[in-house]
Parts: sequence; structure tokens; C-alpha cells
Amino acid sequence: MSITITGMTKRFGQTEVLRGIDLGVERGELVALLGPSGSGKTTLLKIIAGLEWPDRGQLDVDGQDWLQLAARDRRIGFVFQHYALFPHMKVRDNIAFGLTVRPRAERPGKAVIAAKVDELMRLLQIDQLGDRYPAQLSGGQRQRVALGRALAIEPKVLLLDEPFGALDAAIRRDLRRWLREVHEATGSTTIFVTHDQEEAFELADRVVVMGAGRIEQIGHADAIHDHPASPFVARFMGATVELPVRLQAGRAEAQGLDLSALPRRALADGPARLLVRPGDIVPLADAEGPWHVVSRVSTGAELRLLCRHPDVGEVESVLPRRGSAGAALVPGAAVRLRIEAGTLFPTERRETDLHTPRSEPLRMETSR
Ligand SMILES: Nc1ncnc2c1ncn2[C@@H]1O[C@H](COP(=O)(O)OP(=O)(O)OP(=O)(O)O)[C@@H](O)[C@H]1O
Repeated sequence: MSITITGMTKRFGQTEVLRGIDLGVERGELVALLGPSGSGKTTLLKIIAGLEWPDRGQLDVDGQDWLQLAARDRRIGFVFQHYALFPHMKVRDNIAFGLTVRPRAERPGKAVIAAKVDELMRLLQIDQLGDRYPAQLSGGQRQRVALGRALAIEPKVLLLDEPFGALDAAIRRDLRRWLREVHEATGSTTIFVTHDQEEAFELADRVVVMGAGRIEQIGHADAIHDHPASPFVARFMGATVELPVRLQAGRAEAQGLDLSALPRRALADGPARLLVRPGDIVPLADAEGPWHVVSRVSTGAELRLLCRHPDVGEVESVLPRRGSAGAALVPGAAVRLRIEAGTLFPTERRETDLHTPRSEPLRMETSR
């Protein structure tokens, strides 16, 4: 099914949770909603599922107005992070549940249901576990059963809210790969919510980056990584260092910064800000400075150098420890900074910048 969301807004009391969402999802597409906590991802998913109602906007699925349709008539498979299986039912009965509770006229026969459950358990690689109870399963196995239960009804749309959130990193990686395979095998249109960039980029055909109730950018991993559409996205992608620069004919300049690797930008001459990832900052020994190394920490694989500028403040640079020219970069050394990649933005701040929560993953504070 293709999903088209237009002009969707939602408030909870004074909080504007969705501020005009426009989004199209193609039939059979796997789309990730990525964003920090509180950006409205779950609310959008619940509106699609019919568990929440928007204040304004449209939700069309294959041309049909889904806002007119009750949740139970939408044929949606929904899996939450803390998905409760029925503890008193065996795995196979949990998976069969959505089929067995259908009205008699629509309910498949017992043998058909059993065959469907067997097929799903094979697909989910839990075919040995059919007679176990949920308490006898690992977290990852339970998530698979939850997905099996969502898939059993042959959903037109599969909605997953942080489906692997509670699991450890190795199992998450396995389940991701496996979910991609299941998605390809079933061909359902799938939307999943995550605040984990790696998960979003590895799994999804397209990633929708949300911040403070708005869509900040939609695209593939490389485009979002290399060309963040807003300072918010740049920071969310780990560009935690902000440097003041001046633009002159599309080129950025600043004392003590080597910016020759940056492409020209079609921005007006004048002050601008450059957002950079710590891994794209290379300090180079230079007696003229005006930066100098303040501290140096090795994590084994990486060298983390804090550099200070008398006017700009401190910025962190992260270099691979081996092979880097880090040996000379001891505290007190005068350096200039070579910027390998970064994104330029005009100096004025947008509303969502001000709403950026302070506690995002990968965020490191730097003084400006
Ligand atoms: N039923 C509700 N009543 C009042 N406020 C709500 C309700 N549901 C969500 N909110 C608020 O709406 C905002 C967005 O919540 P939502 O769960 O959609 O965000 P999210 O991006 O999914 O966050 P997370 O990653 O933490 O799940 C939050 O500020 C939340 O507190």
C-alpha cells in the first residue's frame, strides 16, 4: 500500500507534537523515522495505526481516506518496543492470535491457520520454539514472535516502534539483517521508528529525519550524512563542532582554519557557521597557531585532542591513533586545523535549532 500524509498537525495540550507533516511512502518501501526523543515519531506512527487522532491533515492509503477508518479495519501489523505477548499462550498460539479472533465468516480454517503459523515460524527462524511459553524465550526470540504475530494477519502496512530497542547490540544487528529479509519476502509497506542512526541507515530504503514535530530531511544515508539540510540534522549526524567563518564568493575563510577541502556554497557573503564532525578536524603543527592543543587522550583506537582558540573556544578532534601525525600534538603545541568535510549554514538560527534537545546520542558540547 502507498501512504500519503499531508499537512498533519497534532497538539497535546500546549505541546505541538506534529507541526505540518508531509510524507509519501511507496508501496513495499521500508522507511525509518529517525529523530531524538520527543520529536513526534511515535505519535505519527500511532496516527497511521489509528491509535491517535490528528488535529489537522490527511492520511490516504492507496487513495482511501484512512482517518475515516477504525483502527481494526486498517489491517495494520504493529510492534512496540515492549511488546507484551500473551504469557499463558504458547508461541504458536500467540502468532495465530490475530487470525483466531477474526469473525467466524472471515476466519480461516484451523489447518490453514496452523500452516500459516508454521510458515511464519520458519521465516522467523523460531520453528523449534512453537510449544514454548513467552517466559521460556530470550528477548530476541520474543521480538521475533511479536513480529510473527503482527505478520500473521498479512498486514497491508507494518508499523514498528523501536522494535529492537530493549535488546543488546549484537542481537539488534542480527535482527536488523533478518528484518530486512522478512520485509523483502513479505513485500509489506513498512515504517519503523528508531533513534539509532546506524539502525535507520542500515535497514531503511529511505530515512525521514524528524526534529521537534517537523520533517527536517528525507533521503538515503549518504545524502543525509554528506549534505545535512539543516544545522539540526548536521548535529544529529554527529557534527557537534560549530566554527564561525566568513564567506567570500562561496568560499569559507577563518584565521587558523584550512578550509580548502570544502566545496563552494551558494550563500551570501558575510558571516556563516560551519558544522563539522570531530573526525573531520585534523590539527596540524603550526608555530603561528592560533589554536593550541589543550588535552590529548588516547582510547587505544583513537586519539582525542581538545584544541583551544582564544576567541572561538575549544573544539574536539578525533584522529585514528595509528598512522596519525599525532605524536607531535602534545598539550601546549600550536596548531592550525584542517577541516576535511563540513556543512556551511547562514548564521541566523531556525526555530528547530532552539528546540534541539540537549541529550542526543553522539552529541558533545563544544564552547563557541
Ligand atoms: N498521550 C499524550 N499526552 C500528552 N503528551 C504526549 C502524549 N503522547 C506523547 N506526548 C508528548 O508528545 C511529544 C512527542 O512524543 P512521541 O512519543 O511522539 O515522540 P518520539 O519521537 O516517539 O519520542 P521517543 O523516541 O522518546 O519515543 C513528547 O513531548 C511527549 O511527551
